[in-house]
Amino acid sequence: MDHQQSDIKTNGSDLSSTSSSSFSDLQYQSGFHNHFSSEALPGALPHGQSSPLVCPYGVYAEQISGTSFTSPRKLNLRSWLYRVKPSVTHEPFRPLEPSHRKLVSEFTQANSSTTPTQLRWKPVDVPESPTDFVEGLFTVCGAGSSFLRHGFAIHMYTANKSMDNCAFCNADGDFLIVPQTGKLWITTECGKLQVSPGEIAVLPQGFRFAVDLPDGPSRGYVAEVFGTHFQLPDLGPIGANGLAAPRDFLVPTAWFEESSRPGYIIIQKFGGELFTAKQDFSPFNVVAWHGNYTPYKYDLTTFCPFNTVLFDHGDPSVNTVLTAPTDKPGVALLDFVIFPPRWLVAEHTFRPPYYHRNCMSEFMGLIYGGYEAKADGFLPGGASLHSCMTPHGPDTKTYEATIARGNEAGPFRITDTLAFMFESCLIPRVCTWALESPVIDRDYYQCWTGLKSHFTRGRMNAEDGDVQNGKKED
Ligand SMILES: O=C(O)Cc1cc(O)ccc1O
Ligand SMILES: [Fe+2]
Repeated sequence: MDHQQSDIKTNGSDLSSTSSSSFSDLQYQSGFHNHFSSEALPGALPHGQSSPLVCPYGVYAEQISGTSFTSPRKLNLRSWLYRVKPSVTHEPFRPLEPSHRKLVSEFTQANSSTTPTQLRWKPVDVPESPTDFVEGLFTVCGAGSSFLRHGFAIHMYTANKSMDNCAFCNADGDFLIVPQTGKLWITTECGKLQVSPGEIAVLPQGFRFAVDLPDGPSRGYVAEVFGTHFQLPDLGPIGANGLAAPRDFLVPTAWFEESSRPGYIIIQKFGGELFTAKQDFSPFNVVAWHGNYTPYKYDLTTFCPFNTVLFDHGDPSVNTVLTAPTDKPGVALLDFVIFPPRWLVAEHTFRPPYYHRNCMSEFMGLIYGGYEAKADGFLPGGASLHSCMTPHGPDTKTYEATIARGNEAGPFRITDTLAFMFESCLIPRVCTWALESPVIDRDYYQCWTGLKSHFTRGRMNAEDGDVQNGKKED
C-alpha cells in the first residue's frame, strides 16, 4: 500500500473558479510546520521523489525555500509546488511608480525617527477611495534591514476592495496579519484561507497571495520579520501542553485555477520597494504541493492561557502565541503575545499590568473591547508604542479604580477584550508619516500625569493587612 496516499488531502474544487463561492467550504490541514501533502487533482503529487522527469498531469515542479538549503533539519523549511506554469514565466520586474511609498524595510534617519516618548495612535478610518490590501498597507515602525536579514517592521492596513488581477509577493520577510475589522479571503499558492478578526494569518516570505474582501472593508495590523520565521515558543515548566497547540494551526489545501489571465500583475516587495511584473496566467496554478513551508492561520480563541493562581502579576511572555527568535537564547526578534479573556484570581495583588520599563520594545494593538491597563484612549484599531526602557503602565483611572476596588470582587473574569503585543529586542524607529499622522494622540502622556503620591511615611508597612488588600487606612 502506498502509505503516503492516505495522508494526502484532495481538494476537488472547480478548476477554473475564481469566485468567492470557492471559499465557501474550505478544508484545512492541521499542524505547525508539519510535512504536509495536498493535491487538488487525484494523483497529482509525484511519489517517491519530488522532481520527476515528467510530473503527473504534465505540471512543472518548483521548490520554494524558506531557509538556506543547509539549515539544521529542525529549522529547515521548504515546499515543492506542482504547477501548470512555473513562477519564472513573466516579463521583467519594473519599479512601481511611487504613488505608494509608505513601506519601509530598512530603517534609517532618512525615513524614520527615534524617540523614547510613549506613543499612541487612534484608529485610522478606512478610506472612501478604492484601496486594496497592498495600496492600503503602510509601515508604522521597525528596526534593522531586510537586506541584512535581521530586523522587523510593523505595518497597518486599511482596505475596501479586493485585489484585482494581481498578487502580492513579499521577498523581504514573513507577514503575520492581524485583521481587526473585516474578513480577509486570502488566496495563496498553497490554497485558500479565510481569516476573520480574532484570527491571524502568517504569509511566509516569498509566497504569492491575493486578498479579497467580498464581505466589506478590513483594517488591521501586520508584523513582518526579516531573516527568521515564527515558531511556537518553548513551554519550559508549563509542560507539554498549553498556550497555542500545534494542531490548531490550519494550513490550506491545494486549489488552482488554470484559465488564462491576460495582464496579470505580480507585485513584489523587495527591499521595501514595490516592483511589478506582467504575466498571462494566475500564480494560483498549483495543482498539488508538499512540504513544511506554507501559509497558515490560527484562531486566537483556541489559545490556552496560563497565569498566576495565587499572587503577583505574571510576565506577559506566558501569553506568547508565536516567536521569531534571534540567535540569542530567549531573546526574540519579535514575539506575538495576546491578552485574551481569562480569569483574574490573584490575591493581595495589583492585578492590572505592573508599572515597568523593559529593555525590549512593546508595540500594542487592540482587536476588540478594552485593555486592562487603559480606561480610556486605547481603542480597537488603535496602537501604542513603548520603546526600550520607556516607562509605562496603567493609566491614572485604572490605578485609582484598582486600589479603590481592592480584591473584594474575588475571582473576576475579564471579558470583552483582545489586545496583543509585538515585542522586540530591537529598538524601533518610527516612520515620519506615523509621527506626523493626524491620528497620533499628542495628549497620551496625560493619562499618567494625574497619578498622585499616596506615600504615607511611617503609617504602612509590609505586615500591615491594609497594605495587603490594597486599601489605605483613613
Ligand atoms: O505594557 C503592557 O501593557 C503590556 C504588558 C502587559 C502585562 O500584563 C505585563 C507587562 C507588559 O508589558
Ligand atoms: Fe509593557
